[in-house]
Amino acid sequence: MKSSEAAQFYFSRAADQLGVNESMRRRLMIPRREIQVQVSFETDKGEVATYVGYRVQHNNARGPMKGGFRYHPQVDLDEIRSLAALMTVKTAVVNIPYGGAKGGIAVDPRTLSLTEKERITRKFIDQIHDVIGPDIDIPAPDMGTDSQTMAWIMSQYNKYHGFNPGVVTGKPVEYYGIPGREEATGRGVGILTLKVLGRLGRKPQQTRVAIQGFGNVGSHAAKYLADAECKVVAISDVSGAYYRADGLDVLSAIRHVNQNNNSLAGFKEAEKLPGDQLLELDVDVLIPAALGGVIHEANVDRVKAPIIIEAANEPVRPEADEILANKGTLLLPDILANAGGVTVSYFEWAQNRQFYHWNLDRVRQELERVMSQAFETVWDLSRARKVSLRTAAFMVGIERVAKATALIGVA
Ligand SMILES: NC(=O)C1=CN([C@@H]2O[C@H](COP(=O)(O)OP(=O)(O)OC[C@H]3O[C@@H](n4cnc5c(N)ncnc54)[C@H](OP(=O)(O)O)[C@@H]3O)[C@@H](O)[C@H]2O)C=CC1
Ligand SMILES: O=C(O)CCC(=O)C(=O)O
Repeated sequence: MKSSEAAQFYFSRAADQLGVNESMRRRLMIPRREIQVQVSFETDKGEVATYVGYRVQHNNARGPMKGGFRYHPQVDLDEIRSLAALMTVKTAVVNIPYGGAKGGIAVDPRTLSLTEKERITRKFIDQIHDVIGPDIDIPAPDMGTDSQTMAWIMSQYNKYHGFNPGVVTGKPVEYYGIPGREEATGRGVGILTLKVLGRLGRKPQQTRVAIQGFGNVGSHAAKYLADAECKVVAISDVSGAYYRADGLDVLSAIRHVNQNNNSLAGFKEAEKLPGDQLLELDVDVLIPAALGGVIHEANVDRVKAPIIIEAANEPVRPEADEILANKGTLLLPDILANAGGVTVSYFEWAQNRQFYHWNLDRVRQELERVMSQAFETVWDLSRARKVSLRTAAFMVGIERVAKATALIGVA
């Protein structure tokens, strides 16, 4: 199953439960616009490098389209299409006034110097500035991009359209960003992990957690859960997995990464395991927080964790999702688990447009409120309708988007 077929599969399953008619299904599934552009820039050596950039604008029935930019060599139109559709449902699940979009460039950011990353980003915005905007489509960080990338996007967009901080979120706090956006996705993952543990009557102190990916999302989720006294026993990045049975010192791992070119390589306070083994550890909670599709038909039988929190987008293939459901694994889906990032993006955007300001405590409080409300709604529906949390989350999201779409009509 291709990436976009996976999103369609979950969508159809929820649409069946809701009784959505065929005509509405087509309106909700077919993206409004798909953009593919050539992105050429001058390298530090004075050569011309050329890459492909994408932006898929999936749906705007509930508001401007919203979603991150990903820089990764595996980016392609199919993946971006699927991630854009997920954004439409995600923003509806947490009930913020947005539609969904996603974009990216098929480039390995680790091969770019900082100045090359700036040039490729500005060239990308040159190509798409006329189809994004604070009322149209608002990018944000995703894999391989960060607050610095968002600052370049705002600056480049402003060259064409004048001062407009609301065109992009996830900006540096010193440049129209909001305190708490950087940690928001990982923090939201942490908040909901504790909620799941609470519902299952498990104590954080007796919970062993493994987290794949130690970038923005993985590291902040690890910190939040360690602060809540969970035992984070394994973390990983492309250099491999790092395991310590009695719990890792997460702050020490973060310090190591900060001082070591963003890599866990050489982290000595843990036993090193081959990267893939992390997914198969005998832990209570598994949090994939890196790439999509990492739990699939070939490895799902070896996944032992009874609870999976999808911090990454689409980390579980639909074939594996079915197998996990049959063996009773509790899976909190991406469109709910990692919605903390876009939620705080919404706070940032609203404040950019109205020139007011929340402090970190207020941002955290509002994030917790929005995430908790969405969690309760999805959890209760899942119990009431005897469907998985993924199907329940899709049902909540699709119902809201379908209502808005019906109200708009076809004028
Ligand atoms: N940033 C955000 O706000 C949001 C992100 N997400 C999703 O969360 C996931 C992670 O995003 P984010 O943290 O921003 O990305 P980052 O680029 O900050 O971090 C990605 C992390 O994954 C690691 N990684 C990459 N490939 C592998 C692999 N094969 N095995 C183990 N680790 C690997 C990277 O390692 P290395 O550094 O060594 O390359 C890095 O530690 C993505 O799926 C993204 O779509 C979802 C919602 C919002
Ligand atoms: O913060 C945002 O607007 C988007 C975050 C994102 O791309 C995601 O949730 O997958």
